[in-house]
Amino acid sequence: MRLFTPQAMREADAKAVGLGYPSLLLMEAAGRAAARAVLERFAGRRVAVLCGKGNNGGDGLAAARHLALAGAEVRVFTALEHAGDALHMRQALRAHGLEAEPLERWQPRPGEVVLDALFGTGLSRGLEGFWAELVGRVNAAACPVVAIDLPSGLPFEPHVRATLTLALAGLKREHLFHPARAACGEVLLAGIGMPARALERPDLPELLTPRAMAALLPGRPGDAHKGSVGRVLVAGGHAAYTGAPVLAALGAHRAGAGLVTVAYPAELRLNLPLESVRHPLESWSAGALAGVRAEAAAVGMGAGPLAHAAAEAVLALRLPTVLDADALRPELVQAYVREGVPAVITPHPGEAARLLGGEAGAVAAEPLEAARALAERFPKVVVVLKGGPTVLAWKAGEGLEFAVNTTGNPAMASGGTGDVLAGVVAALMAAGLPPWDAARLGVYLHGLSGDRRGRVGLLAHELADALPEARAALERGEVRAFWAWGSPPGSARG
Ligand SMILES: NC(=O)C1=CN([C@@H]2O[C@H](COP(=O)(O)OP(=O)(O)OC[C@H]3O[C@@H](n4cnc5c(N)ncnc54)[C@H](OP(=O)(O)O)[C@@H]3O)[C@@H](O)[C@H]2O)[C@@H](O)CC1
Ligand SMILES: Nc1ncnc2c1ncn2[C@@H]1O[C@H](COP(=O)(O)OP(=O)(O)O)[C@@H](O)[C@H]1O
Ligand SMILES: [K+]
Repeated sequence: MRLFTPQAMREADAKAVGLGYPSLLLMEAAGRAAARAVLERFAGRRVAVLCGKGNNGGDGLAAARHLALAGAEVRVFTALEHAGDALHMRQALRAHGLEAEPLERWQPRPGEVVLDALFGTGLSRGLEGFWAELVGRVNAAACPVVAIDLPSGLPFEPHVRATLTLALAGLKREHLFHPARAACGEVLLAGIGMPARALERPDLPELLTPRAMAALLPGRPGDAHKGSVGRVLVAGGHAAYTGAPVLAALGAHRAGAGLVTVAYPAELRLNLPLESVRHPLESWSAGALAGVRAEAAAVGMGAGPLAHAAAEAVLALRLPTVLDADALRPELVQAYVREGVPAVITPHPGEAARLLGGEAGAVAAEPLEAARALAERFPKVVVVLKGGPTVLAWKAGEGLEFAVNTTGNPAMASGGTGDVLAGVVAALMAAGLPPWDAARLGVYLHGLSGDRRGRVGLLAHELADALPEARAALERGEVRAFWAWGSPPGSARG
């Protein structure tokens, strides 16, 4: 499943028509789905449908007919200059005896639900004049708003602030990335019967779905032993940050590592899990890690000024490695590129800005672009740009792989959750997953744990402790994507 832009969705629409699929069928399905969403969520409420002049308005006109057929009390307000499919929908509405009023006449009524069908993916510029004023009135009305496809006005200001947005045919960037995401409210996806071929776009970012991620889970054979399911080396810690390597170790244990060895400066007192193997060392000199048995490593957590030496000592082991926190320095990542040792980097926007030589705010505003820039700067290194949502990128050869995570929530914005992630990804690499798979699955599981425990006040170690249950739920096919609607868990949509 891919993450679309409005432009890419318009192309898919055109491709479906090119394949001979009648566009009127798509609009009819969109209208029916919107009516169903309103009826399910706001049963018994009166509805005002606000229809614009393009196809989004046509969806609204179709929805109004289905709402009326289902017995809802509907008022329809519409722009007048329809053509093509939208005009057919207006005629169909009239054939059922429903007359639309001009948009200018709409006044909110208490308790009424507003169905926003003003603008969708066709917006070429920000709304002004009458349209901007109308959006302002929608937002000021004390009514729940269901937006068809996109809250009208996005991605520009002003825009409708919706209670629920019904994404048509596929999710678009606005449905996931802030600040637009906040205007969408709850997001549900309606399939609308678009031919799968029309949606094939390997150039667009992959959306991490429960089904695709469950397929990556490493198996645990009956004859597994602690040396066969992945051993992890965690390397980090210095005086001020004794918790970070502990949380990474916990993440690795909870993600299924058979053994976790933690290497740290000997003068530190680490409150490690009883199950971790301690490897205190006098210095991060060459050879300090000799004898450590591991299939993957995570380095940098809490390492402070010692990160350089720690990362170089780990690099000498030539293990697939997660570089996190203080190890996220351009020269260290370059050393992995130069040596051809598989690496995953897990920067938050501040660390990404340090790697790119830019500003954290600019990274956070354009995470897809920032992840792309990092992947191009560090070829073959898997980039995990953390945030809400986390973006992954990887330049394997000529092409660029891109993925966007769909789990996680703001409760995870608390110290130490990133350290847990580093341990999780390392454990999955130690279990044999290639770095790109380990990073995608690790990020997904980490966010899923956060969603299952996701209350403000969540502590990083609690997030780690929730990992086994999250994993088991994913394995049992019980996890639904946030946009899944009326489909059983594990079905194609979820
Ligand atoms: N995905 C799919 O496959 C399917 C998509 N479908 C639906 O189609 C929707 C896209 O429809 P769409 O292309 O007709 O665009 P839409 O958003 O209705 O607006 C276009 C109108 O707005 C106008 N306009 C633009 N900017 C403006 C501004 N600033 N201020 C004022 N006006 C402005 C523009 O006029 P123009 O710029 O040309 O002057 C034009 O008249 C999509 O979101 C989904 O709901 C389904 O029906 C079926 C399958
Ligand atoms: N608003 C949010 N939505 C989803 N995930 C979030 C959000 N804020 C933070 N996270 C997740 O929490 C983790 C925070 O990591 P990081 O910033 O490195 O914290 P720390 O350095 O304290 O461990 C990342 O995995 C990030 O994706
Ligand atoms: K809309």
